Amino acid sequence: MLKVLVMDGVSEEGLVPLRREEDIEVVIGQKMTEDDLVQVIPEYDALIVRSATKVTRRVVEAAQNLKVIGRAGVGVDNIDLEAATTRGILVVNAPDGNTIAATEHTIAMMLALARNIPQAVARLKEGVWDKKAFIGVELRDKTLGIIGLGRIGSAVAKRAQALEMNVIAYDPFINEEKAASLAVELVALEDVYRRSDFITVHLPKTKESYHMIGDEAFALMKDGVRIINCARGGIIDEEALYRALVSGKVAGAALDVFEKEPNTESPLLSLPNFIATPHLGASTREAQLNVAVDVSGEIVAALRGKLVKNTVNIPSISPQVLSAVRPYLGLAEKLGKLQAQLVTGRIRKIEVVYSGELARQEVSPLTTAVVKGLLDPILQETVNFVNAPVLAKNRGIQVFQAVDGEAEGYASLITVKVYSDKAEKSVAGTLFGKQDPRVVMIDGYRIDVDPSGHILYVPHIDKPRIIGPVGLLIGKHDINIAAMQVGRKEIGGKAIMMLSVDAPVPEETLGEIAQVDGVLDVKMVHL
Ligand SMILES: NC(=O)C1=CN([C@@H]2O[C@H](COP(=O)(O)OP(=O)(O)OC[C@H]3O[C@@H](n4cnc5c(N)ncnc54)[C@H](O)[C@@H]3O)[C@@H](O)[C@H]2O)C=CC1
Ligand SMILES: O=C(O)CCC(=O)C(=O)O
Repeated sequence: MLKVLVMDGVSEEGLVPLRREEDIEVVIGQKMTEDDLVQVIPEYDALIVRSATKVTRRVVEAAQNLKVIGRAGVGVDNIDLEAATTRGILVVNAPDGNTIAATEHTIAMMLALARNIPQAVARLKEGVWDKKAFIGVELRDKTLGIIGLGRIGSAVAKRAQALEMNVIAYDPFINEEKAASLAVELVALEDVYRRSDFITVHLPKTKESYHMIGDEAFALMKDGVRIINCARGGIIDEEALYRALVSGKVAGAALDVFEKEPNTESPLLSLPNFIATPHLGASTREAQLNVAVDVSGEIVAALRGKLVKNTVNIPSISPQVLSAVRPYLGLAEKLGKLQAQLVTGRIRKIEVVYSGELARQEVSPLTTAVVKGLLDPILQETVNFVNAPVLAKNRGIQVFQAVDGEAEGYASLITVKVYSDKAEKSVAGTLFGKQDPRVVMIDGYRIDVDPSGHILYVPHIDKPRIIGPVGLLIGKHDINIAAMQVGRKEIGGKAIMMLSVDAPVPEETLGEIAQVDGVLDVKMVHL
């Protein structure tokens, strides 16, 4: 029997696709602490959550049979994607089923804000018939600025146009044609701030969007602007919002989501021009049924090794195909990360060459993993397996994949070549014993380095009195050297030294190492 744990009150009605499978047992879980989940997770093959259950690294690492994690909804910020990817566990979501619910909630919040409906209801229930205190504004002819013109942003745009609003939007990842088809004017972020009477955000919480609306953004906005967030807590800096609401810069704000949830303590809740709902955007019967049906279908497909549509962390290929390359995903990502920190200049081209046994596999997920690893340290935004190829393309980076039978004596080898406007660099890695990642070559120099933790990379001239002085300089700062590798091609030629250290070597020491006679360069790499 395959076992699926369903958390967070996912709609029972929507679990039909799972329940009709005879060899799948569905277990409805009650609210659990992280420790409880760590205890029970080893027995499950699949896990379904909404937003309450946090699928942390500890939970993922405790899982022994887990093949897929399903999110009955859109946002996967409660799931440690990196941990899941490293373990080769698919993460799938149900992005379409709650679009209308979240859209209608946004429109409801905008109207409630404009007409002070929650405040007026509360006053009436206190027994006060107060008409003067609640003069509102109309939406017609007002400008609505949408940040994030994806599924929900687009649906909000349509409805706002029906209310005769002028709609402008900022979304760096959509093109002019899509905006034109929606009759929405695509503008710069600053213009959304400067021109809008109402601003609504519909984007994921990423490194880039975290606190994107703070003091600086508020300063650019019109006096009396009204703000809505039915996307993710943390996109708006709540302390800055508090200040802007108190000063009157922002006339009103409506939040469905908070940086910390559940939240009944926020100082915002004491302000008369602030309204909120407890993350109800997706809470309609229709949406909950839709997302449960969608995610259940995806879980069945994933467990049966069939094609899965909405994978978040790994390209949408069948788990059978994936299982052949799964052990190499972590290595591929590390090779990309290593290249990001070694190469200098603007990256133009990435070439990933697969040799040995890997040359016979479907390796495109590994190429995506390399690109993800390479872009992650460079870009501010979250790079995942879905957006990595698009982000590379948008930045003018060409990605090529090739196979080559010759694996330099290893069972399989992944070689990542990066071409920048200044240099060309090649790193290669393999797995020892099927799961132990190793970097075995840098620019043709043979080494054997565990790609984890802090590594000092020191190309130098192969001659005496280099390794000793470098070691002494590191020791001077009480930093322990865990392992050391030197690779050279010929005596007295160029060589490279890789030192795994227990702590990052300070900048000042890196400068001292660079001064050692014969040292050509020095870089601190964090993997
Ligand atoms: N309150 C609730 O219960 C619900 C909240 N949500 C949340 O709403 C948000 C939007 O969901 P969807 O429209 O389905 O997602 P989507 O993926 O269709 O759209 C997101 C859009 O944001 C854009 N974007 C990403 N980073 C951006 C940035 N830095 N600046 C501007 N735009 C950026 C993307 O290009 C994309 O077009 C998500 O955060 C989701 O988790 C979704 C459903 C229910
Ligand atoms: O499941 C829920 O109630 C929240 C939905 C949500 O926030 C999402 O789909 O991103």
